[in-house]
Amino acid sequence: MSFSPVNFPPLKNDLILRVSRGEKVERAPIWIMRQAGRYLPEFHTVRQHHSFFDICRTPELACELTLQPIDRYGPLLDASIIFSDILVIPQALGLEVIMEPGRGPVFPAPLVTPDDMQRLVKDVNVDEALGYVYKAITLTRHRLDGRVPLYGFIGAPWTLMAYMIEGGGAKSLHKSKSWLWKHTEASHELLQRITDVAVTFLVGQVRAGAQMLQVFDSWAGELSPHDFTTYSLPYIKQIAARVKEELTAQGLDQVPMTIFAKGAWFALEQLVDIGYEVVSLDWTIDPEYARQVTKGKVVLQGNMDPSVLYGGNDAIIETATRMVKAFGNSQHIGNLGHGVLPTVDPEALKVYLETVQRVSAEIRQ
Ligand SMILES: Cc1c2[nH]c(c1CCC(=O)O)Cc1[nH]c(c(CCC(=O)O)c1C)Cc1[nH]c(c(CCC(=O)O)c1C)Cc1[nH]c(c(C)c1CCC(=O)O)C2
Repeated sequence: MSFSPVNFPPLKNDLILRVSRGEKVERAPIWIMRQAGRYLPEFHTVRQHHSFFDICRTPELACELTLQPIDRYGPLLDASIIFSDILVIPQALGLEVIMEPGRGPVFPAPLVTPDDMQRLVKDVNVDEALGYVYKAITLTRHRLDGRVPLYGFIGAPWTLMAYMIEGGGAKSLHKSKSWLWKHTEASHELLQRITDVAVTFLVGQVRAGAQMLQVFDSWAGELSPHDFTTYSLPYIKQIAARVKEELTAQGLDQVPMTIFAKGAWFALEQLVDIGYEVVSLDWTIDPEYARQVTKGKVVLQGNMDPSVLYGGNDAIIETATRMVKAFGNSQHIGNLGHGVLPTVDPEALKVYLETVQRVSAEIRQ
């Protein structure tokens, strides 16, 4: 069955959109990074029969997995995020990526020297190469039936550059970082090429039905403050500005944009001024400190340590309560400080969701 990105069912829960616009709301909305994934038994049932990237490329399956946590947790989740991966952009740029069980993503032929950039597709037809994500988004908007809004997302240029050079997850990023100093010009060229694809892709996701956007700079904290300011910040700033311009140019409504620069606590003051409505925090940042630094200029998202979900219900309730109180009745979107881990008990996550919703409502009364 194919659907068009028109006549979407009316939204029944717009809490997260209201808080992102800066409105006062009755409680903190909550969603979880990696909420569709390996901690859910229903995910494994589907995954048994299909490779990871086949699922991403099959709108029916991507839609099914996106809906799994929404079906399971019902009103305890206030947003959905399309099932896909940040590494679809390197694939669109012509690099092969495979998902190896137990190892994660692997690039059989990563970029080694700047000469390897000749292997990248020159003028990527983004809408064609990644049209399968758009189809999954459109289908999911219909199947969600307005229960919650749907996020689209990308990986930030620095994080994707690092994956493309390291060839997958790595203990230290010395290969990709060495480019920054040895091949400075080529690094900027690569970051710009990723940025150009990212802008078109995000706008396409909105055209297809995405109602919010998140940029994952998962490896931001691997850079020194100086290098983050030089090699990440200008590009994530450019993405926010150009997406907004392009949405207007195409007659599309603006959508709230979130930046998650994991580990970049040192850049918090800069992150509030680069065009994102929401700044997502990892657990190493104290919410009260974040409120002081960001001065109410953005909505804050996060940020419990995902490992607390292994600590038993008492620890989850206590930690989540402390966190919600520390964010106060300011603009807050509940989430974890990073993705939910693959071996977490889905019931433990439920306790977290319940606690954030309950306590955030109590402190707003
Ligand atoms: C760095 C990163 C990746 N992918 C992503 C990031 C940014 C967030 C972060 O920092 O964690 C983003 C991502 N990956 C996935 C989603 C789907 C939507 C959601 O959040 O539920 C999202 C938003 C599914 C996935 N992406 C992946 C899986 C597991 C794949 C499998 O079944 O083998 C899922 C459900 C695989 C993946 N993809 C990636 C890694 C490192 C891995 C393997 C290790 C891991 O899972 O933590 C790259």
